Amino acid sequence: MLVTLEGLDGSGKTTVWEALQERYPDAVFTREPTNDSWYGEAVYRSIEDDDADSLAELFLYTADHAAHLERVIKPALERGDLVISDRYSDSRFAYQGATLERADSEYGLDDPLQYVVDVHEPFSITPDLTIYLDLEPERGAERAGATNKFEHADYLADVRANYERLREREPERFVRVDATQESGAVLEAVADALAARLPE
Ligand SMILES: Nc1ncnc2c1ncn2[C@@H]1O[C@H](COP(=O)(O)OP(=O)(O)OP(=O)(O)O)[C@@H](O)[C@H]1O
Ligand SMILES: Cc1cn([C@H]2C[C@H](O)[C@@H](COP(=O)(O)O)O2)c(=O)[nH]c1=O
Repeated sequence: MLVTLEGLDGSGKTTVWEALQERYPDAVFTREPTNDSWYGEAVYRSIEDDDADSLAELFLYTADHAAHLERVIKPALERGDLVISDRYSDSRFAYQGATLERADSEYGLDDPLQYVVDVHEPFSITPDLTIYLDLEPERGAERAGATNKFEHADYLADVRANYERLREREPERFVRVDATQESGAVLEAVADALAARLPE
């Protein structure tokens, strides 16, 4: 079973992901961007580049995802393991959808979010459950510390609107958790959502 944690920068995904490791010691815990491959290193270089080309950046993230699928996700799912990923393809749909929307006149894409979804369609694996930690862009940017080009409230507002679109499209897959609660309450809400979907 593939479970993903999604949400804006600063929504508390990594805090939850770390706490879940104690509760599910046999699960495979992984993340995107990866932090143990040269593909992930390339992504982090792009994150640091304020002038990175938006389309090139999409494909760097997507290359990292493709390698992550082959190296980590598929083998774990084939073994029957529970996989819990801190960010996954919905981050691309929401973030690069928003970045490309802003650069739209350069590329002439009718619907940038749909374009990013379509790029993934032939090879990616859809999560069984996506837990979406929701909070306002201002609070996300503040918690994250605005350390990179994505961590700004106006951009995160566009990203949040894209996450809303994704949730509306697949209400069964997404479970929304109020990320403004204190961290213990967020963790319990996530653990409940996970327990409700795990096979007996
Ligand atoms: N429920 C919460 N209430 C208040 N602060 C929180 C909560 N959860 C996490 N934080 C704090 O917010 C900051 C960001 O948390 P965290 O790194 O878990 O978020 P994230 O969603 O993984 O962010 P990013 O996507 O930017 O890596 C940390 O300082 C963390 O301690
Ligand atoms: C997977 C993924 C991530 N991003 C953005 C979101 C963050 O600002 C950075 C780094 O992620 P982290 O969880 O804070 O380490 O990258 C993105 O734009 N698109 C993606 O697919």
